Amino acid sequence: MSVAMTGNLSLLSASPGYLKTMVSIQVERPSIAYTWSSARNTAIPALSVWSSSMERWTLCRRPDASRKTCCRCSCSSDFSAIELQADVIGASSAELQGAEASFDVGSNGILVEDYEELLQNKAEKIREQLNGTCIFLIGMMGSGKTTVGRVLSKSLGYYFFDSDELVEQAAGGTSVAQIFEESDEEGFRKAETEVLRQLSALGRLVVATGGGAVIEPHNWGYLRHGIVVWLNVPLDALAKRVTAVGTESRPLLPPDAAQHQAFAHLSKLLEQRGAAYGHADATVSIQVLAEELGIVDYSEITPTMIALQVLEEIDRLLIEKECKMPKVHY
Ligand SMILES: Nc1ncnc2c1ncn2[C@@H]1O[C@H](COP(=O)(O)OP(=O)(O)O)[C@@H](O)[C@H]1O
Ligand SMILES: O=C(O)C1=C[C@@H](OP(=O)(O)O)[C@@H](O)[C@H](O)C1
Repeated sequence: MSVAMTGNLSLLSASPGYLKTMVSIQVERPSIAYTWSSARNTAIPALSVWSSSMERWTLCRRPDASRKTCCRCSCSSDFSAIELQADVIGASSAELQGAEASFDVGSNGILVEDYEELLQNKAEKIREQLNGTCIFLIGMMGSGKTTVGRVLSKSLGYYFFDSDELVEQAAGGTSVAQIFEESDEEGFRKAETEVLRQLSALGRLVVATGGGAVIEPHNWGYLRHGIVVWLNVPLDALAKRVTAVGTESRPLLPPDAAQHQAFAHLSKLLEQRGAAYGHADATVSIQVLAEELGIVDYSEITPTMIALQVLEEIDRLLIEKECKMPKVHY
């Protein structure tokens, strides 16, 4: 099923700009996507979109200063009327005249193209300000550092490196699991530190670090050459992912582990590492993102959506810490 509707928003008050529209949509899947654009190409300082589903108003997405925004909201039954309200703050009534909203209900409720477009727009917006500063992704094994890192690097025109892969290359093609066997964890950690040391001297990189890189205090000296972002994924989702591909390649988990076994091991590791992950410059929490987007099943949150969230967090950091950013030219 795919239904697309376009509705004109009516301007109800002038200052601050306040837009309200009502749309009744029949949805087979409980989700809708909402796109808003300003007719006059006006940069909107803040926009929040609210949805009502059976009297309950929820913020669909955090306010976004971009000209176009996209959000998802969910409703509780298969056939619902949803009221959408956009609060636009800081724009004059003249700027808001002719603003348009469109509502799309796709078969899976996600407008993949929209997230890709939003990712590209965000990457373009912050590329210059980033000035070649590297991005280091940290997080538990299976949190998507490699998968999200590739998407992120492509959007920014950065190089991508997976530190595990570089450790393997430095060991002449020996796998991480074999290195753990032959040189124990200490040998692996030394090689990992050396890889991070070398990467920290470069620019324009997105680096997927190994899940345990954060436990070596020394490594933070290298990570701090760039922006460190923690991909915080709930343990049950992690256990599901790592057991789906098999745990043989992950030496800190028992081989051929069942989901509940992987969960128990990951839970212990997180207890030891949680505080270290918390030292990141920014965090992208899949749980928070899911709540904001009204998504129940984490597997519906695509790497592109997560990469966009990473850039949004970095954008926030750049705005907050503009003066403190490393001024390195590459
Ligand atoms: N957003 C996502 N949704 C569902 N599966 C994902 C997502 N991101 C990664 N995965 C899957 O989880 C597994 C681990 O991802 P990976 O990127 O290798 O994590 P890491 O580098 O943090 O260990 C892979 O099989 C990958 O396909
Ligand atoms: O959590 C850890 O200590 C490890 C995570 C792995 O990397 P990924 O996080 O990329 O799976 C790899 O470095 C090694 O198996 C140790």
